[in-house]
Amino acid sequence: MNRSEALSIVEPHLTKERFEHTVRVADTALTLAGLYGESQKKVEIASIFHDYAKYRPLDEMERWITTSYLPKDLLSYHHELWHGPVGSLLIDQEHGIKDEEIKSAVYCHTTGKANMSKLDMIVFVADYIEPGRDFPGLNEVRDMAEKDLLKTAWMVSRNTINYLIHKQTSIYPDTFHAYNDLTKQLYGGN
Ligand SMILES: Nc1ncnc2c1ncn2[C@@H]1O[C@H](COP(=O)(O)OP(=O)(O)O)[C@@H](O)[C@H]1O
Repeated sequence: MNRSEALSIVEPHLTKERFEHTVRVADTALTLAGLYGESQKKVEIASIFHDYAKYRPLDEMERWITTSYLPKDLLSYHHELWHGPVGSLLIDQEHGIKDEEIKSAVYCHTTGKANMSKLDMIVFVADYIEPGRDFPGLNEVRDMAEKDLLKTAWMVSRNTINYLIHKQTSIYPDTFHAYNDLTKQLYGGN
């Protein structure tokens, strides 16, 4: 599947704004792939499909979570978190994308997780820093993305946790797992 085939598959599933976001995430992710030596092909497909399930009806996503191998604890957290895991399942079922590395990057693009691969981190970071985003502290993250991918993924997980604490919302544990794992890799300790 090439870039234009992938884009034409996802476009009908997204709003115009979300499709434009997807194209920017793909371009950002490809730049990171060049900087950090990751497969352009995998990065392209994972980033183009990252929001594939974003607009599925909630009852359909709930059904997929209930009836598949996906973790049931997702249902106890905000439904905004469901589209990554459900998307990783649907790109396989509906488009035969079986590459586990690509499915993993789609799965964890919102929350991160422990032991993220380079591909996981690239999509996780690209979704956060793409040029359409604008929030406090973003320039610091964008600067770091040119220097150190691990440190950038750490900043994204740290900022997300801080933001959610500030909003007084519950936090799906995968983001803590990402933060803890990246902290140990960067700074050592237990
Ligand atoms: N671990 C988490 N627990 C709860 N909410 C989270 C977690 N990680 C991210 N979020 C929130 O989920 C929402 C959806 O994130 P995302 O998929 O990046 O959507 P968008 O691309 O629309 O910003 C954001 O508001 C984000 O802050």
